[in-house]
Formats: sequence, structure tokens, C-alpha cells
Amino acid sequence: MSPRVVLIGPPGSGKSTVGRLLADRLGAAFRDTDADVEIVAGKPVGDIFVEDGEERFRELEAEAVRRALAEHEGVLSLGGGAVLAEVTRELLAGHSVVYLEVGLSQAVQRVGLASARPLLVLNPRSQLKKLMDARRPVYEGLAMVTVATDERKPDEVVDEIVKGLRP
Ligand SMILES: Nc1ncnc2c1ncn2[C@@H]1O[C@H](COP(=O)(O)OP(=O)(O)OP(=O)(O)O)[C@@H](O)[C@H]1O
Ligand SMILES: O=C(O)C1=C[C@@H](O)[C@@H](O)[C@H](O)C1
Ligand SMILES: [Mg+2]
Repeated sequence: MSPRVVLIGPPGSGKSTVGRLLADRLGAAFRDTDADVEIVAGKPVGDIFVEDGEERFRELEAEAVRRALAEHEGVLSLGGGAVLAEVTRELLAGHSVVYLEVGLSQAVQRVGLASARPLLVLNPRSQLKKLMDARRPVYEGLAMVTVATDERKPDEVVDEIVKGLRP
């Protein structure tokens, strides 16, 4: 039993938004490891970072990913930094991993529109650039399919994912 699709990518790439739409399109259930961590911790991601620290968040995240990969059969969106854990990278081998690619300008615009992201509170543009530059090779190395999202609406990103996964 494993997810039909696992979405990875930086903050603002659309993992949560597109993941939900893709699940609807496939008639499958949607799951997001950030939401799973929040349920286990009983508080929002931002509060976990502030009250318990990033290291604790990463532990909870690695466990949430392990569980979701083992139990979930639909579309699974990972937190943007989940791939930083070696154990998670190993577990992702053999899964249908889709990397949602986004350019810096679009990512900055999109995270500016959305809820609080603890790693991007100070100077979002430069923090995002650093994080995206460091992680790009990791996302690329794990991806079975890569979809550029810059010039595409969420629905169009879903179209590309479905095309990319077609045997
Ligand atoms: N292709 C797109 N075009 C325009 N806006 C988008 C697109 N994808 C996502 N968005 C918008 O960008 C914002 C961030 O998207 P979302 O929360 O899905 O990103 P995420 O990858 O899940 O980020 P995080 O890693 O922080 O969880 C939302 O406001 C969403 O509506
Ligand atoms: O890119 C990241 O490191 C993060 C992305 C979000 O999904 C959350 O998991 C959290 O804000 C950290
Ligand atoms: Mg998300």
C-alpha cells in the first residue's frame, strides 16, 4: 500500500493547493504531512518551531512522512523541507515522486499571499533563495517527474502531472 503520487518542492510551489486538486481529479484521498504533524503536536507548524524548535519539528515530520508513505493510498504532499531527512529520502525511493518547480519571484509572491511560514519570517526573498538553491539538487534527485509551475494555474499543473505520470 503506497501513495499514488507524492508531491515535493519548496514553499510556494503549490504542493498543498495542487495536491488537493490532483486528488479530486484522480478521485483519491489527499493527505499533507504538515497537517499530520499539526494533529500529532496539537498546534500549528509555526508554534512548533517557536516553542519546540526546528529539530523537534523535523523529528515529528520524519515520523509523519514514514507513516503516511506506509498507510496512504491517495495523493500525499510533503512539507517543503521533509526531503532534508536522509531517512525520508531513502523511503521515497520507488515512489511516484513529483517535483513542483517554481522560480524565486513566483515563490516569493505566492508565500506572501499565504499563511505564516516560520522559516521565511525575516526577509522572505533572501531566505527563500538560500533554501531553494540548497534544496534544488535534492528535489531533482528524488523526482520521477518534474513539473514547472511558474506559468501555470493550479489546474494546469494538475494536467501536467497527470500527463507526466501516464505510462
Ligand atoms: N500554480 C499556481 N499559480 C498561482 N498560485 C498558486 C499556484 N500554486 C499555488 N499557488 C498559491 O500559492 C500559495 C502557496 O501554495 P501552497 O500552500 O499550496 O504551497 P506549498 O508548496 O504547499 O507550500 P509549503 O511548503 O509552505 O507547505 C497559495 O496561496 C496558493 O493558492
Ligand atoms: O520548507 C520548509 O522547510 C517548510 C515548509 C512547510 O511546508 C513546513 O513544513 C514548514 O514551514 C517548513
Ligand atoms: Mg503546503
